[in-house]
Amino acid sequence: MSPAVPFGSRLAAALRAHGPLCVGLDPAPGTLARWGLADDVEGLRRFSGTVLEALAGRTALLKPQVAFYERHGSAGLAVLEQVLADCRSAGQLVLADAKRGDIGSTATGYADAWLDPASPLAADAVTLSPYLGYGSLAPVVEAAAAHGGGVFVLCLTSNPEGASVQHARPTGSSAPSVAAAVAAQAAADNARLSPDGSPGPVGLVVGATVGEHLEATGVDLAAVGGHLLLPGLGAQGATAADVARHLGGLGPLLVPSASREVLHAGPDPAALRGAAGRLAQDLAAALR
Ligand SMILES: O=C(O)c1cc(=O)[nH]c(=O)n1[C@@H]1O[C@H](COP(=O)(O)O)[C@@H](O)[C@H]1O
Repeated sequence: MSPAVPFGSRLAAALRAHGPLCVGLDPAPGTLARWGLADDVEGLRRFSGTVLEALAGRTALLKPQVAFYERHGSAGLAVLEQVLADCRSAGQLVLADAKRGDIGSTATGYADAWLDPASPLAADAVTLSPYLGYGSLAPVVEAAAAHGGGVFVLCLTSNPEGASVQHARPTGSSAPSVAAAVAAQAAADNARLSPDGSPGPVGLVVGATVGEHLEATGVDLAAVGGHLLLPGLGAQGATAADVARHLGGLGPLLVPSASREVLHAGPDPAALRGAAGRLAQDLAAALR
């Protein structure tokens, strides 16, 4: 599909075609060791090639974790550039999990790096942290909209430490939680950038693990008007049933995400493909 088609529509089509699953490429030292690979650039290259052989063109979204490429320096980032280019050639949507965020002028640099189609690191979408203020992300949001790309902004993360910031209510108990304020600003951007009501370029990250805490934060996920990336399946304890129980009403906008849960089936490409396919089917059945 042409990149002129907005990211939200491209992701919606990919979710319909392949099922509701994002698979993370997380070449952590432990996963490389399980696959019998060295924790070096050649290990990184073989890991990435195997995951793409198994899943590219068959998965709604792939999400390389930038940290595990960056830790190998410029040679690791060169492998990431190849992953992103291979995804583009395979027509595979790819989300760079870089969790960027900085003052506006620097945010423009991140927008150029991750979302300008001319960049060697161009991806379809990038993860962002809003904790310098949601408004500081504006250059990246605008670049996403201009290039037919997307962003996923951290809202309620899957790690237990996240609650101390994200659940906080800045000026007394009647003020919205920090996470609710982030979600409301994302909703306003999507309403502006996607006035026809199709999923906008601003998605949110909501841990599949948040469960019953969601209600207490006052986050209105139904109003966001963009996709919701739900990491935390499998290794962090969340199940397809948890996603259905707490978030099921948001059906087509949900993008549950797993890394180790799928990767630990490797390195055989057929086994990886089987694990991802079963998880996508379980999620589709739970969300039906
Ligand atoms: O943005 C993310 O993807 C993310 C947000 C979050 O709240 N929690 C979270 O685990 N992640 C990422 O999702 C992946 C989770 O990996 P697994 O626990 O192996 O599925 C890692 O790359 C995390 O950085």
